[in-house]
Amino acid sequence: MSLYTATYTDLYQLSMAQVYFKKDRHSQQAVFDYYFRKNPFNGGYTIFAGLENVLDSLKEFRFTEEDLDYLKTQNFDASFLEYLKDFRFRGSIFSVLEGDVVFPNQPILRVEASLIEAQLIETFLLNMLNFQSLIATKACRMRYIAKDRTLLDFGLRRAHGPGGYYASRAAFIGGFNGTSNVLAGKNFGLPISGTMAHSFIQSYGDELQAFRDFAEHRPKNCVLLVDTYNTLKSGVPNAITVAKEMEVRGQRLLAIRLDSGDLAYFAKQSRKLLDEAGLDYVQIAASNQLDEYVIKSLQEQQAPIDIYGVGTNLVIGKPDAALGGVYKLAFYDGKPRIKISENIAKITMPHAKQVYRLKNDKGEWVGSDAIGLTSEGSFEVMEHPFEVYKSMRLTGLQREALLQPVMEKGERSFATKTLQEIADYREKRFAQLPTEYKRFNNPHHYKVGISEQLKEERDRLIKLHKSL
Ligand SMILES: Nc1ncnc2c1ncn2[C@@H]1O[C@H](COP(=O)(O)OP(=O)(O)OP(=O)(O)O)[C@@H](O)[C@H]1O
Ligand SMILES: O=P(O)(O)OC[C@H]1O[C@H](OP(=O)(O)OP(=O)(O)O)[C@H](O)[C@@H]1O
Ligand SMILES: O=C(O)c1cccnc1
Repeated sequence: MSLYTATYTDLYQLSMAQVYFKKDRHSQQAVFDYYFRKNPFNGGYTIFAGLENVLDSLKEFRFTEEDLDYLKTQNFDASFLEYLKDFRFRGSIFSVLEGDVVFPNQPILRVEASLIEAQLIETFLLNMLNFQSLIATKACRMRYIAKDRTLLDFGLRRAHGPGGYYASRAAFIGGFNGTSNVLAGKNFGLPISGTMAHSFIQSYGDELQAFRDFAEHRPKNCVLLVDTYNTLKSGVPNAITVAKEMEVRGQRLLAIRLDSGDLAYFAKQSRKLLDEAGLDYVQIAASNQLDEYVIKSLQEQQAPIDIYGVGTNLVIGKPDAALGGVYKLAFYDGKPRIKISENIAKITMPHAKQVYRLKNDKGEWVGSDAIGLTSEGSFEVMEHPFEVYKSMRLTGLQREALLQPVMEKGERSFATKTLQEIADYREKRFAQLPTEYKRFNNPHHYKVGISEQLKEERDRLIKLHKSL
């Protein structure tokens, strides 16, 4: 499913586009970079997600008759609206592949298109990439700490409106095993799974009968929620009774779910009761405001929890709630462009650029990426972007160019990836990131440097603008 209409944008994009058109500035070529300045969650990395949806939707990115009728009521010029009738994105996109591990202040995606086309896709592109990258990163943090336990997304009810749809997709990329979100399952090919709510048991009053009826009609992957009345005195014993009845029918209860109280204590006690009843195959699921820190604590307490169901904290990207990715002009009409700022970290990088992941002779990541101009050949020294005396020789290191052509002249230039392929790629790339960047507290800082030529160009433009 893609968002077909080009009015999924901010008004200022259209206001600027109209001026570009009227002043005949719209068709000159421009280069924009997508990047962010800080990893979410005070972490050491970010997982890049949302690219497939961007490429999919750009094919359909157009103004409908109704869009144009609406814009007419907003005082847009008739000749501009006429132009928008045939508006299509016919530019090129170079991007890091979806699922890769990325870092602050490096271009993750580069758009090369006419100024008006590059401008009009900005809001949609940021909306898609910022949100999914945030959620994929949150999910990856939980996957890292949960090791081989099952992680399920239960977040749709707590998500920021329809954002929950894409959150489920991003969670899978980040390492979740499945989702309770049926629409995301249907449209993205995600495994769906789920248990039961307290209301089901409450509606019976009789917990045992509720479990029996549920097991009768959903014997496959059946999970019984055991904390409605009294977890250890009624929930678990009733689940054991039903599990035994299922055995007689040649079926197996998959799991029980704990949703309140001290999850480590209840998991340990429940495990004991299940094992004593000969039900060591029945797994234990837990939910209730989980996040990577609670999961870490539960793992440290050796809570015998096999399945974690995570809602709110995953799908709203708590506590960050947004990734501040930006989209900045780097080149237009044959000239490099720069944005100056009092805050040196906010000065943009001019020109079309490539990013290289640096590896040792064994192909292992060394903890640095280097940004160079696409127009320059191989460079041997990487400079710190802001600090004068910090630089690193690149001699002997392998370089992997991260920005790949993914769209050329409005057409996709690489095959559609399934979500499973993207998730597998995330797993493979994340495995290559050394552990010091993965810890939650004070993760190691991954270095992103720039070539001497890029630095000279940036500093030349800063001086040029200061002298004006
Ligand atoms: N053993 C544990 N170690 C660490 N955190 C836990 C443990 N057990 C539960 N938690 C987490 O502590 C938080 C609060 O748990 P608490 O039992 O107070 O839940 P609650 O929402 O008040 O639920 P209820 O009143 O339904 O028991 C939740 O995020 C929960 O996941
Ligand atoms: O805590 P979260 O990480 O957001 O996970 C989702 C929560 O949503 C459900 O509770 P809810 O009270 O909405 O419904 P229920 O009656 O099914 O428990 C579920 O039982 C989880 O506790
Ligand atoms: O299937 C579940 O157990 C579930 C689904 C959504 C939210 N909470 C729980």
